[in-house]
Amino acid sequence: MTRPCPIVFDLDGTLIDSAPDIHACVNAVLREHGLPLLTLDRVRSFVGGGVEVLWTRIMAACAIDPVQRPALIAAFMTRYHDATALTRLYPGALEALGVLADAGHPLGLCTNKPMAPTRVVLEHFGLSRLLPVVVGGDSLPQRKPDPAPLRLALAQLGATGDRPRALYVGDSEFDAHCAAAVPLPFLIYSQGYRMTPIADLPHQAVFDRFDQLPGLIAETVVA
Ligand SMILES: O=C(O)COP(=O)(O)O
Ligand SMILES: [Mg+2]
Repeated sequence: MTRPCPIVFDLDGTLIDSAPDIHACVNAVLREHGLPLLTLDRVRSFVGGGVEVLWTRIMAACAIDPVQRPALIAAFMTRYHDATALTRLYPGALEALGVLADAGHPLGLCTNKPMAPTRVVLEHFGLSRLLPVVVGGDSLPQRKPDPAPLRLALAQLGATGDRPRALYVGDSEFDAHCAAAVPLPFLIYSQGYRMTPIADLPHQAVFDRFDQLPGLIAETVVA
C-alpha cells in the first residue's frame, strides 16, 4: 500500500483536450474584428501560459495593433467562460483520478486557465468532486512557471516546507519549470501541448496513457 502523497494536476493538455474550444473562441474573436484566422495547431502551440500569454502570441503571429488587445481579450473571455462543446477528457483521466483518490492521495489542480472557465469545465466533466483544491491562472498575481500558484495548491493540500512531499502532473514547459522551481518531482503526460522535446524538460517520469499513471505514481512515491 503506497503512503498517501498529495498530487497536483495541470488541466489543459493534461486532463482535458481543450485546444479545439480555445481555437474556436480565438477564431470567433478574430473573425468579429476582421482579422486573419489561425489553425488549430497554431493556437494549440500558444496554450499553456494562460490567457495573457495566449493573446501575446496571437498578436505577434497576426501582427495585430496593440491598441486592440483589451477589446480582443474581453471578447475572448465572454466566449471562453463556458466553452466546453469541443473539449474532451483524455481517455482514462477521470478513472485514474478516481483510483488515486480511492488510494487516499489528496488531489488538487494548478492551472493557468482562469478560475471561471476552470470551474465550468471541471463541473461539466465531473472532475470537481475529485479535485477539492483548485488554483487558477487568476488566483494569484503570479502564474506558472512561477512556483507561487503550485505552492498555494500544495499548502491547501497540507504539503508545506522547502521540499514538500508531493507530485505535479502536467504536459508543458510551464509545468516542468514550475515544478522544478518549487522543487517537486514532475510527471509529464506525453500527449499534451508541449512544444519542447521531453528530454529537454526537467521531469521525473513520462506517461503516454492514464491507465499507466497509478502504477507510475506508486513507483515514484516509493522510490
Ligand atoms: O490555459 C492555458 O493557457 C494553460 O492551462 P493549463 O495550465 O491548465 O495547461
Ligand atoms: Mg497544460
